[in-house]
Amino acid sequence: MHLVNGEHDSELLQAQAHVWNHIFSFINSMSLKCAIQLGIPDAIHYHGKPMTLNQLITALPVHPSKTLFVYRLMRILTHSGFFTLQKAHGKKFWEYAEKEPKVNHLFNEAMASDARLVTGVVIDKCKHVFKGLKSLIDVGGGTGTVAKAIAKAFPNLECTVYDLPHVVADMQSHDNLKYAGGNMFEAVPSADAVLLKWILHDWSDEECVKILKKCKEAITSNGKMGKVIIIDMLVEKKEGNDESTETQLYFDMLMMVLVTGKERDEKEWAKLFLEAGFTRYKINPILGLRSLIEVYP
Ligand SMILES: C[S@@+](CC[C@H](N)C(=O)[O-])C[C@H]1O[C@@H](n2cnc3c(N)ncnc32)[C@H](O)[C@@H]1O
Ligand SMILES: O=c1cc(-c2ccc(O)cc2)oc2c(O)c(O)ccc12
Repeated sequence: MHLVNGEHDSELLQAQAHVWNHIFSFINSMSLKCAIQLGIPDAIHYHGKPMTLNQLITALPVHPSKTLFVYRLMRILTHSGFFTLQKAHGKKFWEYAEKEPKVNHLFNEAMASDARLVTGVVIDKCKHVFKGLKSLIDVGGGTGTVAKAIAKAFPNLECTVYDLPHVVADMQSHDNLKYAGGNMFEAVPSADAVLLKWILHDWSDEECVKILKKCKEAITSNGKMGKVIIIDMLVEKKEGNDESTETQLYFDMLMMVLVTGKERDEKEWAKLFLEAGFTRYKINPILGLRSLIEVYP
């Protein structure tokens, strides 16, 4: 039996968002602290009337390479009601995880815990996504919770978990589940499909295009026409104080501070796909805040 099924899916996913909002609620106060240290309230006050984001950025002591972050900081502070709209790190995190076994273990456990919840729903609601596939690479698949469940549900599908060598070092391959260590910026093993769950939100647009191009090579080598399956957030602008929007804003800040990533709306996703050489995509909005997106060459 899956952890979630039928009518309970949306209730559980909603509860997950609620818990996340409690876990990450400190981001509200940290964002406010950051705004005060940058002098944002003073800058707006001295301006004397509503100001555009560009005017605000010009008034702040912010390095030009960081100006885009101000937009995201203002977005969460607007959402939390401190401002109103004026009808208005590369690899460091992963290197840290590699050097600190406790952090590595804790992080992989957090990922595995989410993966258990999500995979049940994906296998239940999106069987068609895996139909006809002979091989699948779970790029950045961590310790393999997702791939293990998919391999069990589809015994004729060869599943490979591909992650950094220190993540998969102690993992044992068995039956139709294999582990391989490597760097997705250098190469992605060939397969009918590549799964990217919670990968692209860790990376900037330029980095995502590089990863997607490697995935495209993997699914089109030897004349194949496979697909990339993405599980990630799709930011939607909803009116009011919607709890899901709040969670997405927290995650967006988390990605900005911890790694070099961001949460993206559909337009931003489509731009990445196009730049990486893909021609079409299909969004399956089955996972509450997140969606399963099939992307085709
Ligand atoms: C946010 S976790 C997602 C884990 C898993 N896909 C899930 O959703 O449970 C990102 C994963 O990407 C892996 N990763 C980071 N940089 C990588 C690289 N250059 N090549 C391969 N995997 C990488 C990390 O080790 C980590 O397991
Ligand atoms: O640092 C994180 C933390 C999480 C996280 C923590 C607790 C949960 O119940 C779920 C997720 O997720 C992250 C993530 O997806 C990522 O790509 C980088 C960092 C983190």
